Amino acid sequence: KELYNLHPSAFFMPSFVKAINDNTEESFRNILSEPSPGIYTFSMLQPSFCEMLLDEVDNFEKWVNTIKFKIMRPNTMNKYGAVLDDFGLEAMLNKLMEEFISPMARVFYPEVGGSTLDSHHGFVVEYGKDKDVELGFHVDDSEVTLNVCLGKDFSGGELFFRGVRCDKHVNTETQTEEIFDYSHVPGQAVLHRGRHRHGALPTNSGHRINMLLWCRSFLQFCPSYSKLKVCKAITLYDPFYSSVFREMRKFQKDFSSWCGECQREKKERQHQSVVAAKMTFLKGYGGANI
Ligand SMILES: O=C(O)CCC(=O)C(=O)O
Ligand SMILES: [Fe+2]
Repeated sequence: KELYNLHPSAFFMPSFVKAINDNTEESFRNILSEPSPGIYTFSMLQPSFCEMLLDEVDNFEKWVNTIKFKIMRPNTMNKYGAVLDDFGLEAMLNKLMEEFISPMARVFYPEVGGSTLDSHHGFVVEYGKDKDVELGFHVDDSEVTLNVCLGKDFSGGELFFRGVRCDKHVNTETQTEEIFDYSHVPGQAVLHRGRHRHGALPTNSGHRINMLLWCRSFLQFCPSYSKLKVCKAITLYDPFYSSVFREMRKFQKDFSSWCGECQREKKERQHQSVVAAKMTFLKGYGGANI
């Protein structure tokens, strides 16, 4: 039962709790590494919390198997794992998002809705010989994703990142500087934009379980609505996959503040206009080599 109420000192590493309490960009940067732009890693969970959550997932799966209950799998790509919100952890995970992830998302991802996270999808994914082995290349149904390894012993299973993309550019090629592979370590968290393209390489041996919190922004651009009204409106037209934030994004054309390909196209346009200006200038001098 200790899992169902958030106890920061029992769940988290003291360094993480302190950074969040101090609540400054500097305090976050003190505990984070940014091994590739927009990907942050930090030591987050106490080993005893990881064990407790793994035990509870085990209990849940045994119970589901005993009563032959059909459960929703975490997403369209994972066949194994469970939705934590569905077995009573929704309130705890909401607090985790609001009090611990939002402060960082506000600082690091304001341009993708990081300052207005208001809902989540929390789940565990499981990999191993008799489970899912790998996870294909994808973007998440989230604005910001927290991915924490809970254990156990495993080899392989690296998380591979290949650049951030908007809807229009999601299938464009990867630039060399966007390639980054991360090896999971139990207790260690990875924070990234939902639009950061990624996947998981095969877990070669052992058993790997990760906890994921897809943090979403449903309400941005609708400050005059009450939360309840907007939630109802969203529920009526699409219960799971739509957000006001993402609907509004459809009317925008340039995402160069975060999409790698929009950035590349913008640079190319700027380069072309400099070249054109040079040509006009040179023509003025009759083509002289100046
Ligand atoms: O296995 C992992 O660490 C990645 C999981 C993931 O990207 C997801 O479930 O969206
Ligand atoms: Fe993912």
